[in-house]
Amino acid sequence: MYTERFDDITKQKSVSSPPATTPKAQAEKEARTSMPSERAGSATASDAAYFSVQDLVVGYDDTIVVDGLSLSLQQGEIGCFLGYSGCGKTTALRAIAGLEPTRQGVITLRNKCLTEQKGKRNFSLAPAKRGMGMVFQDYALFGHLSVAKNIAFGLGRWSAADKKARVKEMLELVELTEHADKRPAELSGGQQQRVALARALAPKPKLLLLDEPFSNLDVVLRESLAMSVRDILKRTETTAILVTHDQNEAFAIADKVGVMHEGKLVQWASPSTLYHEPVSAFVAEFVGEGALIDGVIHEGRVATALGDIYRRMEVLDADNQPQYCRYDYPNGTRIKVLVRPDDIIHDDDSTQTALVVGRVFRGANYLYRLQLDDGQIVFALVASHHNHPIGSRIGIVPMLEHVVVFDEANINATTWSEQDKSSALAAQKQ
Ligand SMILES: Nc1ncnc2c1ncn2[C@@H]1O[C@H](COP(=O)(O)OP(=O)(O)OP(=O)(O)O)[C@@H](O)[C@H]1O
Repeated sequence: MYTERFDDITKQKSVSSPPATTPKAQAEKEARTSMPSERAGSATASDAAYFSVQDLVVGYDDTIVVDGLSLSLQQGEIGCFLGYSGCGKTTALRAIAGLEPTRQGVITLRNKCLTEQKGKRNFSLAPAKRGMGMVFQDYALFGHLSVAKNIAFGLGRWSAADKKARVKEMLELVELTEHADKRPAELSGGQQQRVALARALAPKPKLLLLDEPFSNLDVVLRESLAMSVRDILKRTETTAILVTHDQNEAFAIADKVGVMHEGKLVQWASPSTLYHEPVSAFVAEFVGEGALIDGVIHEGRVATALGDIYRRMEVLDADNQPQYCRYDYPNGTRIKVLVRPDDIIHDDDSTQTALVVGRVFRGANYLYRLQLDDGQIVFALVASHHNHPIGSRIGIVPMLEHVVVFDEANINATTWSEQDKSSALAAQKQ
């Protein structure tokens, strides 16, 4: 496992600074220096969380389906469970709602304990008393009721005047005022989804749960609807958890995304942190595009087909230049390096080239599939006015200063981190 040797910092800087690069790549590099704080953003649980789940275990018969799930959300944050089919996302959501019995764990919402199965404590609050709202995959609207009456459904104890005002407010929020008297069947899928959202939000739930709310909609519509749902949740300061297997949807809507794999929450972090600082090779491959290429440790840096990778620290020196330290693995350790498409810059002036073996048109960009001289594949996003056919060679400049490397034996990630920053600052002060 990795441990940093901070006493090496000054010495390392002088012996292992990366070589100079092309002017174009240098400009890219400067533009990227604004990224560190976001990349290193922490997404760990907070003591003062509005909503928290600790060590939740849920199973059916002999099978554990949710295994030790822990997470937290601040008030108004939107969380999301993302993962392949069958990994336990819906079961986790239903357990939070109180619809599935739990075998272990503690769930709290606004400092109130909803579930506690810990030692001899065995307590579970009934679903209806949890103050949660739910939007289901099929919306579960009442077909015989109008849109307005569907929205009013959960407001049983409200006075008639309050109910009327709240329904009006919700109709405006989801932009369906003119459809108030229609039946759900007279609406489009996206409009029905907004009715379901308005109905769930009307009673002002403490936590809103959404189970694959966009799965019945056209793929093209999903991302824009996810953004508009995010906007509605943010305007109403609603804390919410969503389940999806679509990462574009997760990234469009959520503040925190939890990647689930075989019942475990592998990483719970902001979309940006998941993309740039995946904790394992599984998350790296699951989230976003990119390739894991081979590397081997040599004197604290990683030798790869793209060149040597120097471990960059999060602080700049007094001259605003980056500082470097060692990857602290023994010489010869085999490493996997995550190379994202934005880590490879296309530059016709570069002497380093790669063979175009595939490409996908993305409007503003092409995603190029490039073969390196040793046969390994990487990807690059290149502005679409650079039209390089398959079979041609293009100049590339690898910008590998922010990459994550994985120790092949442990498949754990080593990145540049907050720890580097604080220790380097301390070293600077000395
Ligand atoms: N009521 C049940 N009884 C027994 N097993 C169940 C039950 N519900 C779900 N499972 C199993 O639990 C596992 C997790 O199911 P779950 O629905 O939570 O997954 P998911 O990640 O939401 O999948 P999907 O994206 O396909 O909805 C699956 O293997 C599933 O077959």
